[in-house]
Amino acid sequence: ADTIRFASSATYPPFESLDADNQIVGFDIDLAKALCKQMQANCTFTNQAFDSLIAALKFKKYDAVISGMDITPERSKQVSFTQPYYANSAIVVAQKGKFNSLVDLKGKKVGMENGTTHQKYMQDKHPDINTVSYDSYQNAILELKNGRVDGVFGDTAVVNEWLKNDPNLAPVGEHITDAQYFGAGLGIAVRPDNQALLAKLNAALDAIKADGTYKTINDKWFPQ
Ligand SMILES: NC(=[NH2+])NCCC[C@H](N)C(=O)O
Repeated sequence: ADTIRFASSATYPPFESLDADNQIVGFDIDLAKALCKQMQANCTFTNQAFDSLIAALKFKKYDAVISGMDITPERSKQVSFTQPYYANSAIVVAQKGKFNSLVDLKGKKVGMENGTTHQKYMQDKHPDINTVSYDSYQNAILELKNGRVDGVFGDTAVVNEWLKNDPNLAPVGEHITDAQYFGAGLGIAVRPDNQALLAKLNAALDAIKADGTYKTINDKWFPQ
């Protein structure tokens, strides 16, 4: 059987994180495993910093990236994405009661992981907010708790996880779905010259959506 080497930045529960035994777990990982089963392929998973995932893919260190990655026009110049496997949106989180909307964050510091659509969106659309980039979302959240940044900007499903774990945090303003940055959904990235793998992944996604496997995985990680 083929071996497909997946890379992921395991800093982003419920999409991917390291468990107590240092194993990569999460929605993306269960999804990739189901796709591999469907394709009758062996899969490996490696944890790597988010901002170097695309470069490592291009360098052929891995065959595919699954990492809560938004399908964007800019990234699509470098990689080929599968059909979307999750509909995404983004939101800012801050200490409860401090800010009502993004307007209130003018001149304040908002943290995020380097290389993300959140970083790009803030810099492009809200240049009056100071973006502070971290090597991981875990560190961004720590700095919010320490009071060294005023907010953190991330994907809604991940922000919901932080909110669950810390009653002192609250969302700021509306969900952001700007298609240029977040609205196209999450995709699995492969090298553009690997159309064979892309076709297999898309067919496997169709199959696991049709047979209920996708729903089972979705309900496990995103309980209603
Ligand atoms: N595994 C991670 N740390 N993922 C961060 C993803 C953030 C955002 N959805 C993006 O595509 O840029």
